[in-house]
Amino acid sequence: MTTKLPVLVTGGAGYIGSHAVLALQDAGWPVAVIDNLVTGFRWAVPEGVPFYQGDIEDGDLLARIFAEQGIRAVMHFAGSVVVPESVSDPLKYYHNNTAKTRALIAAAVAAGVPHFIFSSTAATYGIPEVSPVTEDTPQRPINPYGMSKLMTEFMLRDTAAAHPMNFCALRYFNVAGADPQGRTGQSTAGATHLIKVAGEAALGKRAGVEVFGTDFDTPDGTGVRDYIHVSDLANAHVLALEHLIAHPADSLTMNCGYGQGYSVLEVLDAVDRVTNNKIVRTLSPRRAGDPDSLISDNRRIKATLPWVPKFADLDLIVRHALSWERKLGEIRGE
Ligand SMILES: NC(=O)c1ccc[n+]([C@@H]2O[C@H](COP(=O)([O-])OP(=O)(O)OC[C@H]3O[C@@H](n4cnc5c(N)ncnc54)[C@H](O)[C@@H]3O)[C@@H](O)[C@H]2O)c1
Ligand SMILES: O=c1ccn([C@@H]2O[C@H](COP(=O)(O)OP(=O)(O)O[C@H]3O[C@H](CO)[C@@H](O)[C@H](O)[C@H]3O)[C@@H](O)[C@H]2O)c(=O)[nH]1
Repeated sequence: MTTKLPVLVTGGAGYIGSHAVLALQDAGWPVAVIDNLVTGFRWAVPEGVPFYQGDIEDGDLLARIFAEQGIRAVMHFAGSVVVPESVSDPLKYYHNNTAKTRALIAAAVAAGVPHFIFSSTAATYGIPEVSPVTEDTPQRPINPYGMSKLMTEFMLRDTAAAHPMNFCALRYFNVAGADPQGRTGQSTAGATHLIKVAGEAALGKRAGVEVFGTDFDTPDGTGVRDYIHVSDLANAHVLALEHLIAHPADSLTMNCGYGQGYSVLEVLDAVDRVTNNKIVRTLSPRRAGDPDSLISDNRRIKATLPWVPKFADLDLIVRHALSWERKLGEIRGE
């Protein structure tokens, strides 16, 4: 049995971070959160979890949290996540994702924190020439968001080589769904992710869904992605942490996806199936920079961790996303 060490979750009031907090708490790990609430919500952090409202570049605050909570691991979710915004405002991304993460890593090294888990992304691969994508596929990001994350992977690699810290970089594919118990979910207003947008359309919060591109090199011409349930992803973080603790000399970089792709039309069909209704689809031109298909090769994570996904089912992902969307309407009084 792994000794359960206190964990600091950055961005723990956000979508994926709040699921990681629940996964850690459910498994009995002591957990604390730092979040500046730029896109996160205070209510997304469960009662009883120490919450520090602040910025990951604030070294004094981090030193205090590390000492007060006896932190031995960092799970780092805080960051800016909107790809088109990273194209129009690249320096925001190099600041919030890269420079501030450098400050966070420096604070962790100064405090002797031995383990670090990082939210990386399939966006670091850019438009890969192979499918499915292995971790050794060349990383050629096509936008500043992906580059800001790749630079963090490099910082972690070099830091782990020079200091007593090991790390795990998890490259997420398309994260979707919500906590099956309805405790948290994707809550950002104006979100652009397909399943979130389709859920809003299904509940009448939007007029319909635009299908961005019908001439991709895929079976039905629409973009294919590998959708992973956020709770399976959160559990992968807990297992990765156990691995880092058990193997202090090892660092890891792993894709997080199911290795199964669905087209935009297949996703919309799933939403229609689950709601027994039809959302309005508008066929639109491609969005700039969208690859045809992005599917993970997940053999490494499956070989390294005892990770057995519980929610690898598109209809279930959609069902959980819709349940949360309804609850969010109640929370916001919509
Ligand atoms: N959602 C996806 O499909 C996806 C895919 C790949 C990778 N990721 C990565 O996962 C992580 C979490 O993404 P998310 O979808 O939960 O986004 P999110 O916006 O819901 O969560 C980010 C959280 O970080 C906080 N934050 C941002 N900058 C901060 C700072 N400087 N200091 C303190 N807190 C700060 C925000 O308030 C928010 O609560 C991000 O690093 C993102 O790049 C997400
Ligand atoms: O209203 C919409 C939204 C999306 N799409 C399409 O749906 C697919 C998925 O798009 P989206 O949900 O926006 O995700 P991605 O653009 O694939 O990017 C996500 O997944 C990446 C990893 O695969 C992460 O790096 C990014 O942060 C995350 O936004 C793509 O083919 C889009 O063109 C539509 O057709 N209509």
